[in-house]
Amino acid sequence: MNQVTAVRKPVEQSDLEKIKVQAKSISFGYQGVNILNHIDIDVKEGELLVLMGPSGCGKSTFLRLMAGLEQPNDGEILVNGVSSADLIPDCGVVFQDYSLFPWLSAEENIVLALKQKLKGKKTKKELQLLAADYLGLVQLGHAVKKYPGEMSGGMKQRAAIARALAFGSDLMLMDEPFGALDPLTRIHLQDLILQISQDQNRTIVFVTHDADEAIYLADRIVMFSTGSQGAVTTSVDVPFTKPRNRKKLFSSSEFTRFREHILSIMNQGLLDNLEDQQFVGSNGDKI
Ligand SMILES: Nc1ncnc2c1ncn2[C@@H]1O[C@H](COP(=O)(O)OP(=O)(O)OP(=O)(O)O)[C@@H](O)[C@H]1O
Repeated sequence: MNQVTAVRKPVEQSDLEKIKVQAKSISFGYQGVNILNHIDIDVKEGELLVLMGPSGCGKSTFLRLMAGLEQPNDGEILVNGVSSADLIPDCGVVFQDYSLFPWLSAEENIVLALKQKLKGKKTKKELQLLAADYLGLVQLGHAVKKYPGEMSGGMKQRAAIARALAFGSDLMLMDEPFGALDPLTRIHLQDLILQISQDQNRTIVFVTHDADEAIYLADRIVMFSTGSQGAVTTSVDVPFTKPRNRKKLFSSSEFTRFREHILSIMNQGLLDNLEDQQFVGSNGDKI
């Protein structure tokens, strides 16, 4: 067992009952325009929660609020029972565009994150060993000295995941992390996320537009839809036990039915929204 897996305990059933993040009646808007309207979402410890919804409905905004980068206009977000207004939550973040420092090697990118987190408690050599350990965990042990410009999209995203693992405590926020990757790389990285979620006590909130990806990864899916006063949400438990076998799952009739169920909820939200828009005149008044 390497150092990284050794410091993490496996997810136990009792862990799933603890609440990691509690978003209580969150409302938020930019320049007076409501984006989120009294959103309540709890994320359990060790849960893999997927957020879905049409473009622009506020999924990324919600992640920014969870990360403490924005504060809600109303309501509060508690991470480990502490308000994000009082303490910036300790979390790792992965975006679609990798966001690695291009002038640093994979190892140096991770060392930088570890330095910020451990604040001088380790020597340079110890940090490098730990960084190599995290890179090994995402199957990048052979590429520790490579710079982002020398890596494929999939490799860069693996390095970004390693950095989030190194930097965050046990909460990972992932905003469409595989959106720019080819289908095969995407499949490998989905399996990596499931492995990380299963082997370590990480709570993951993952945004995607892809229903198959959502169902394959999630314990629960929260769908955002745009209402007249801002986004509202619907939460659906994914009824398939883990670990999941991709081939068996995707070829089962239960999967097809569940996928249709998810898409019908999404489409209903879109139709409701279109209907609302039909009754708004060109001057913005309801007609
Ligand atoms: N910094 C900002 N200033 C003003 N408006 C913003 C800002 N960031 C986002 N918005 C607006 O807030 C709304 C929600 O954006 P957000 O990025 O959260 O949506 P999303 O659901 O994540 O979309 P996508 O799926 O396309 O990433 C959009 O209308 C967007 O234009």
